[in-house]
Amino acid sequence: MNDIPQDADAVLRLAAQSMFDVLASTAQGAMVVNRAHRVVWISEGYKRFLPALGFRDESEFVGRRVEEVVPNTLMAQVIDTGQPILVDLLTNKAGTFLVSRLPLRGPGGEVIGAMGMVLLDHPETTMQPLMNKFACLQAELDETRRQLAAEQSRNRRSKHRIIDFVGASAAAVEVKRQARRVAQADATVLLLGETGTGKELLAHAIHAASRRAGKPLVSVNIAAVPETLLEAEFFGVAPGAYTGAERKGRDGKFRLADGGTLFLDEIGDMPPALQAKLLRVLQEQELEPLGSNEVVKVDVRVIAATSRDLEAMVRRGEFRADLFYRLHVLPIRLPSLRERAEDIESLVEVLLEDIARRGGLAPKTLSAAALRALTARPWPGNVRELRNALEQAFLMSDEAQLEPRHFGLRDPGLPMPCALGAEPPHAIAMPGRLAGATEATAALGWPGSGPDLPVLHDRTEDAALMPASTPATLPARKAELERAAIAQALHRTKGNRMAAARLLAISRATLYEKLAKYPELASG
Ligand SMILES: Nc1ncnc2c1ncn2[C@@H]1O[C@H](COP(=O)(O)OP(=O)(O)OP(=O)(O)O)[C@@H](O)[C@H]1O
Repeated sequence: MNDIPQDADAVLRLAAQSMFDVLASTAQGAMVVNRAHRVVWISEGYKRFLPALGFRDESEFVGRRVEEVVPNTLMAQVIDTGQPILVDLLTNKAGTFLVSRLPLRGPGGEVIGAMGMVLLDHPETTMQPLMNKFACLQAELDETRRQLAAEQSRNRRSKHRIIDFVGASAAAVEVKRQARRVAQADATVLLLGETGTGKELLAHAIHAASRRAGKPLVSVNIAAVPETLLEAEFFGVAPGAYTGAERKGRDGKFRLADGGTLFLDEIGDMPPALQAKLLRVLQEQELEPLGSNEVVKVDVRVIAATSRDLEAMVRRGEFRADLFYRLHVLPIRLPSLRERAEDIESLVEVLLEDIARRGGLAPKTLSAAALRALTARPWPGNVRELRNALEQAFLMSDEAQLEPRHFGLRDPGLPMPCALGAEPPHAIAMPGRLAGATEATAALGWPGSGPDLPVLHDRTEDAALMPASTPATLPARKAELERAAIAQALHRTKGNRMAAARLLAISRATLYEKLAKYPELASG
């Protein structure tokens, strides 16, 4: 009784020493590792685990880095963080063990190494309920991981082949010829073309026709990822670089695409700081995950795409010239739908079939008048806009044949209604169309609304978005029309600017520029 010290610090020290002695003597085995993660000592008891770990004797084991000789150990983590792991289950080729890991500190409190103890070497017999629970959780985790991996590999398969690029016009045939040619090479491909011209479709098709077809195709839409997350998204995060969800680290898209193809959509939206890093990966085929100073080799073919004028961006200093030339090795320009209006008929046929199949609906056809009306449109949103228009018309009509009125259009083969003494074009009943758009676009000889906004059904929504009095001058009218189209796109996408930009067939950067002109919309 008298031997127990009176002051609290001394009591604690005594308790720690006793606990250490008890643990060390009752443990099945113990080891000490220094700050450089090297094993410096093992207890007599520990020696019996050596054969199961693949070592004949102590001399082969002591002196080696602990992570090399004990698979799945967390001793290095304890040394690096200074935090103990009092109780843990360690499973490796030698079996499952109940273990404890404590940091060892020097006189100044600095971590000088760690002690690891095997408390129980057959916990499955002595701690059955806990082990059963652990085994169940482990099995569930393994199954979830398996499902996730299967899902990811399904998603990473190519969705399209070159024959899926519909079109027999000279321009479409040339695109397919170039796609087949670049599929045989391994250099970077740059797909250039307006929004909705099929750049993503073609990227999938090129991958599917290349020698990398059996490997993953991984896509990143640069405009859709917040700038602060892009670097981690591309290059990954090293374990321990962050706390929380990223603690274990994660692979970046380059790593996930290893052996396969990385599709970089909207490359023109790449922030300048990342452009330099991307250039390095393209040149060296190696990268450094965030928070790591190790270089990782990757074998990735890049297909980049943009609807922006990259050359003009280079001239304005917004895009690095060296990266541009690196990407521009095998450029393919995708024609707009205006340049290949003769393909509209075959596109309509394929798209209508696809819409019916996906929706489990009865097939519909297009009347000759509707085809004439669709062919006369400029389609600034290209094939995507055409598909949207067909989908809306499909759902709007009960008839098996789609007519111009289902698209809010008139047959361009007919004389203008005003010539027949009927109402002027802007007053033609076009159910659910944007009133101002109809008027302005009719004035321009284009009987449609804004890109990707072919049919609008909510008249109250439209009315709310249009001004009470229409401005008189053409610039003022154009500005009002633009403002209304943006307001409507934001309304429909519930304020999602990326989606709104797509709907409007403009880049995200252009949408931001325009929002600066209409601050009342930006704050909405
Ligand atoms: N030639 C084509 N044949 C068949 N479908 C096409 C063709 N071109 C585009 N599409 C279809 O049009 C839609 C838009 O195509 P895609 O996403 O490939 O365009 P994009 O050029 O990548 O657009 P964005 O620049 O906006 O990302 C998709 O549904 C795609 O399947």
